Amino acid sequence: MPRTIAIGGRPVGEGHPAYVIAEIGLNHNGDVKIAKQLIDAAALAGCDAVKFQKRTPELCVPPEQRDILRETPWGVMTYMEYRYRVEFGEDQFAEIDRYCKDKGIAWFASCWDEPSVDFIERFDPPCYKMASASLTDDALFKHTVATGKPIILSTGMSTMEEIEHAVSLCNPEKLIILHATSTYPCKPEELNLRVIPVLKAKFDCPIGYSGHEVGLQTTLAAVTLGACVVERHITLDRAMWGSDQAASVEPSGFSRLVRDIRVIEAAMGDGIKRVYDSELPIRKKLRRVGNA
Ligand SMILES: C=C(OP(=O)(O)O)C(=O)O
Repeated sequence: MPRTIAIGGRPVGEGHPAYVIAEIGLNHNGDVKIAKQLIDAAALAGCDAVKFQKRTPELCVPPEQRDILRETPWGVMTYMEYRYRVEFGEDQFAEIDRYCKDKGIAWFASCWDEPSVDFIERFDPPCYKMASASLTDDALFKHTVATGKPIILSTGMSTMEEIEHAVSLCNPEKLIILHATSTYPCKPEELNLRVIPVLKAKFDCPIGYSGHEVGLQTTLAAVTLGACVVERHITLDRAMWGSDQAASVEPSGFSRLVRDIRVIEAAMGDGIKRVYDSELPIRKKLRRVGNA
């Protein structure tokens, strides 16, 4: 029996409803009011969790990119100034923590450096996400594993060997692996959803999907192929300013996504061929032979 992992008491794995994560990421554009609207939308859609990103800009922005000027909704600023502008601090995360608790929705973050893990750990999240970009960052991995929390590992832009190495650093009882392709938006031809069953056969842990495509059909296909976790970016409006907005899903789309995931889960059944009682009258009416 494949492993089940509890995230904040909610079992995740085969045989359980897919754990749906609305990735807020940086789509709040540094504004807690927008973050709260996104949390509202995720809760209304029936998502299990919202997710944020946390970085220490001076550790995550390479020196050669720091002074590059950038047009932003707040005027022209350096890339470093922009990174600080969109980064939530203690007060904002405390407000988000309270808000999510009120709404009854879990929250956690991908932490892109060690001090960010220590920062988020103060809020006692139910798990951590390791972004695809961090998959080869052994020091960050070990630091995150040391929290003892489950880890959701995304595998975009990674080779199977890199994934195997990252998995070797984890406690297998607390690991979920997400298939992903790291392009924004991702073309259907590069989603390679058949990797999901390959990961399921290879690793003894729940396998999920982190999608950056346009539309919902392919995410639903990922669930059909057995994804136990689904993560999509959420936005108030795909036309909003910000690099992830266009590859995100708006609130009405998120509601349809969760609704349709639940329909697919109900429809997948157990694979045992049977005649349903509800079929018997039709069988009696339509079969010429075999109705004795
Ligand atoms: C970028 C992230 O995730 P993914 O690699 O799944 O897109 C993230 O969680 O911060």
